[in-house]
Amino acid sequence: MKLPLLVTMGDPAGVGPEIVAAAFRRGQAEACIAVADPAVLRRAGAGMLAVIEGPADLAAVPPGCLPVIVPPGLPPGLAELPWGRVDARAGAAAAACIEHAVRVLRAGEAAAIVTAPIHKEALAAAGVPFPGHTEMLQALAADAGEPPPVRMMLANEELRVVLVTIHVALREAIELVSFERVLATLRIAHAAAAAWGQARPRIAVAGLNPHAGEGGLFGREEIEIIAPAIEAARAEGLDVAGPFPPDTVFMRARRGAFDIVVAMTHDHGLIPVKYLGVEQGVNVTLGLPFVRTSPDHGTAFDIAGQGVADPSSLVAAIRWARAAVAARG
Ligand SMILES: NC(=O)c1ccc[n+]([C@@H]2O[C@H](COP(=O)([O-])OP(=O)(O)OC[C@H]3O[C@@H](n4cnc5c(N)ncnc54)[C@H](O)[C@@H]3O)[C@@H](O)[C@H]2O)c1
Ligand SMILES: N[C@H](C(=O)O)[C@H](O)COP(=O)(O)O
Repeated sequence: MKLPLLVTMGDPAGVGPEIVAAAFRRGQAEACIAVADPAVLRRAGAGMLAVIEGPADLAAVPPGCLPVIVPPGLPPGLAELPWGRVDARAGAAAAACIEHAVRVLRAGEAAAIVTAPIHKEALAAAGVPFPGHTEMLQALAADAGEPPPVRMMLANEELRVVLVTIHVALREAIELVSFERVLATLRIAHAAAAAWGQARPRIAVAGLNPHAGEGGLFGREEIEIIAPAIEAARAEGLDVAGPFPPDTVFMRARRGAFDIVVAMTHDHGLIPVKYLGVEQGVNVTLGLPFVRTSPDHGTAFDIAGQGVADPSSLVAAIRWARAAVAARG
């Protein structure tokens, strides 16, 4: 039996519930189950819902109904929260959906998780000790042992970008750029490409400093940290080049010179991807023992509740998750 995908609703005050509802309404979320508060989905424009206990009940869901699993511990009154505002109850609800989805997935009842956007301030207000999905899923995947090394990738039709550091202040991110972290990122990026059929992807590494340090004139991280990590990856047989100036390497990748760009910080890597438009971008967590994808946009509080949010990136994330599950066999 083909296992379903679990789609978490995200922050109830953001566009997450409405893009989930829209994807189902348009028939673009086949064999998916929402993990959500039904009242939140109704307010977001969902049609008929079928609340089920778990994926085993999916076969009994009438055609045209959106199947929903309701996680335990949802705060009451979520559908009355104002749109577009940070609220601890919304953060707690978003976290409860993610935790429950992982529980169901790890019980072997689902194939992958697709997460609608959460608001990081709401998550923090709820006391959740993780900045975003990536860190939370990493912790949930740890079981009793060490958390697996994971990396964030954002991908669209033209670029695939993997990040060395993510949700920390820029000063801290610079401190976190180490030989080990860069090398681990290269190994994770290399291994991930098997999911889209590339056994030996051409990986470009963007530097940290302007012009990749300009031979040490504008910083020495390229010479002392990044180039040695590239050398070590090459010695392992990986096809890695760089460090290249961060302001031009994405243009070269987009023209086809590389399959993946590794970037040192969140904004070095994500600005080029998001500048191309949030419609087709997908956020993929690499290194997890399961498949997790997400749209490349956030909660869009400025338009939440207006019914104008574009579900395309969520649909692309669903498509990516299916392909990744199929590639894992
Ligand atoms: N996957 C995730 O959970 C995820 C991803 C990115 C950002 N975030 C979080 O979301 C919150 C808000 O982030 P932000 O304001 O920087 O970025 P955002 O992506 O929410 O919004 C940026 C702009 O893009 C527009 N936009 C976003 N999604 C859209 C859609 N589906 N259709 C039409 N327009 C859309 C918004 O209206 C806004 O003008 C932050 O807390 C951030 O950390 C979460
Ligand atoms: N850094 C991501 C982005 O800008 O698209 C976003 O914050 C989502 O992160 P998580 O997948 O860890 O929630």
